[in-house]
Amino acid sequence: MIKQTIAFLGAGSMAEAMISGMVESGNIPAQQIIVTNRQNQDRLNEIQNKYGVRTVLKDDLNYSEVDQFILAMKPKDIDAVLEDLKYKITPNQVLVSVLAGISTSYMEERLNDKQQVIRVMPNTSSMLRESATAICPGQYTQMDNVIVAKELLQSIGKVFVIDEENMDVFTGIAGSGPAYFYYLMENIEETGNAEGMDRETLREIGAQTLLGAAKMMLERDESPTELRENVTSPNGTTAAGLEALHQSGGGEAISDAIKGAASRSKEMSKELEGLLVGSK
Ligand SMILES: NC(=O)C1=CN([C@@H]2O[C@H](COP(=O)(O)OP(=O)(O)OC[C@H]3O[C@@H](n4cnc5c(N)ncnc54)[C@H](O)[C@@H]3O)[C@@H](O)[C@H]2O)C=CC1
Ligand SMILES: O=C(O)[C@@H]1CCC=N1
Repeated sequence: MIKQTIAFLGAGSMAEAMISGMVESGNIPAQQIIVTNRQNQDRLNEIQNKYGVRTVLKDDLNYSEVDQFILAMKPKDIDAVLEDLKYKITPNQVLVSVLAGISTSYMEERLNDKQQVIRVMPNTSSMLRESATAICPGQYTQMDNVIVAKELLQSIGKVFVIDEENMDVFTGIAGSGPAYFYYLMENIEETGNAEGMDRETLREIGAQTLLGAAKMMLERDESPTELRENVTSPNGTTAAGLEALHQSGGGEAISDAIKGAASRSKEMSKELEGLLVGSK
């Protein structure tokens, strides 16, 4: 059971997905989770009623009782938040950021000397405790705090400790990834519906097909290539489907999506530093 007190700064969709998973896991008592935002009291009431966590507007937060702050606002708000936190926190406290594109050094440079920070990239499947989450600590972060953060994040799915240089591509794969699969599902639904099937059934069929494939990947010791080949009979339907996918640039499209998201992640902190034109 996690003994530290956690405060979310930001109560949007990512924060809610994490809060839901954490509370559901039972690994941390709901009363040890404090959720804040700047001014939307209705949103805080909603979160408190749903999950039984404590909520407070950020200006009323007792900063000294918090062990780990989870930064969950939009990247554009990071400078104001760090400037504010600098005067309110001590080196014993840890900042865990889920913000896309914001590096540990970006945060360290704007905080007090040797502040402990951790960069994390979860995804919205945290809601059901099925996130694929990356974690990379800053240079001053104590190992015992990394372990607690990891334990906390394990309550919302699988955790991968990775080098920071891979954080952008991880974001392109797993942080943004759920959206690619939802997009795929939207197109499955559209196509099946145009052929006369009803959308509700199609949604279930698409999801079950994706779930089955994901489970095969996780539970069988076979590569995606082997699994794909097992579906593909010579001159059969799958071969025809894959050929059409190939002709339409399917593989390239997936690769471009990941590269596009990763490159946007890289760009974001540069934008904030004013190194790119048309920033913020
Ligand atoms: N939505 C997603 O799938 C994922 C989002 N992220 C990251 O999570 C962060 C939040 O994303 P969303 O939840 O989608 O955004 P959102 O716009 O839904 O939520 C942002 C929240 O931050 C609050 N906020 C802004 N400034 C604040 C401050 N100074 N103190 C306290 N609260 C403050 C806002 O009131 C709002 O509640 C982003 O930085 C994003 O990069 C990371 C992984 C996945
Ligand atoms: O779209 C975004 O910027 C955020 C980060 C990863 C997923 N959503």
